[in-house]
Amino acid sequence: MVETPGASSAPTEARTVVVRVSDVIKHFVHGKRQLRALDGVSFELPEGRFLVVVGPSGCGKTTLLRILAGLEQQDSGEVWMRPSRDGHPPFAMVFQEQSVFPWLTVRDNVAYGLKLRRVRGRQVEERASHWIRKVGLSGFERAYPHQLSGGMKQRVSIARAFAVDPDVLLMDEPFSALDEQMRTILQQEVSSLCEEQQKTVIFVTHSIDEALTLGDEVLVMTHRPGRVKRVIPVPFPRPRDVVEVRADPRYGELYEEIWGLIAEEVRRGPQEHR
Ligand SMILES: Nc1ncnc2c1ncn2[C@@H]1O[C@H](COP(=O)(O)OP(=O)(O)OP(=O)(O)O)[C@@H](O)[C@H]1O
Repeated sequence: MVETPGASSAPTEARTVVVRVSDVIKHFVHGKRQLRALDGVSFELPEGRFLVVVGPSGCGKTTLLRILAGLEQQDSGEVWMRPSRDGHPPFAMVFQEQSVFPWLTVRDNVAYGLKLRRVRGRQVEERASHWIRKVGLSGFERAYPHQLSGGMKQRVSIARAFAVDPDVLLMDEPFSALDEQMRTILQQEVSSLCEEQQKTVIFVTHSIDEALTLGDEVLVMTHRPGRVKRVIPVPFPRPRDVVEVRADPRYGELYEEIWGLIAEEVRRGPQEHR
């Protein structure tokens, strides 16, 4: 279970915690005003767990992910991630779109993170080729991003993230720019890869469908300033078929529950002081 003050009371499994977020507060300055974006966000994530974060637009989902990635600094509170064994950052990030380098080929994009981590020549080749194959891009090694479809570009980003073998994957709406067919295909692929590779994932999305399809837990945030409103366990077993789970009667019930929580926040609107 993700441990939060708003979480359900299901028993905690004895798994190693790999991410801990404690009472994180973050403000942004807008002109003369200070806007509180995050207001005391806390949770713990055990190894191998897939957490999906949803909430009203502007509630701080991306800010939370950027703080986890060290791209943004919180004003107070703590973020801890279990250090990796090799001393490199323990996470990799996949963004919404355009996160591949247009001047690099597919192969060089996938190899990029490996080179940053000083992986040696032959191993770079092997690992890049392995992940290019895994995401179905064999034959496109020498193609440039402008020669690829949106779905193929996201496959490159996914391969680049998996290639460095991070313990934690941070994913910020990675499929939101794709059409529904491609989104479903990539959801299935990412779900299977994360199951196979035992990754711990924090995944931000606007889509309740996507949250229920992929997550072990769905963390619903309040409207701004973002707090943890509720954490909802997703009961569907793994390995998971992302189309089959939608036919489960519990799917509709969970959808309604999450939608109700988000709608309540949208109706309430942003609240600076609560
Ligand atoms: N660099 C920044 N400078 C100023 N304000 C910012 C900055 N980044 C985010 N904000 C503000 O912080 C709040 C949270 O933004 P954030 O992008 O994290 O929300 P979000 O939940 O990811 O939104 P969406 O669902 O629309 O993508 C918003 O009100 C936004 O305007």
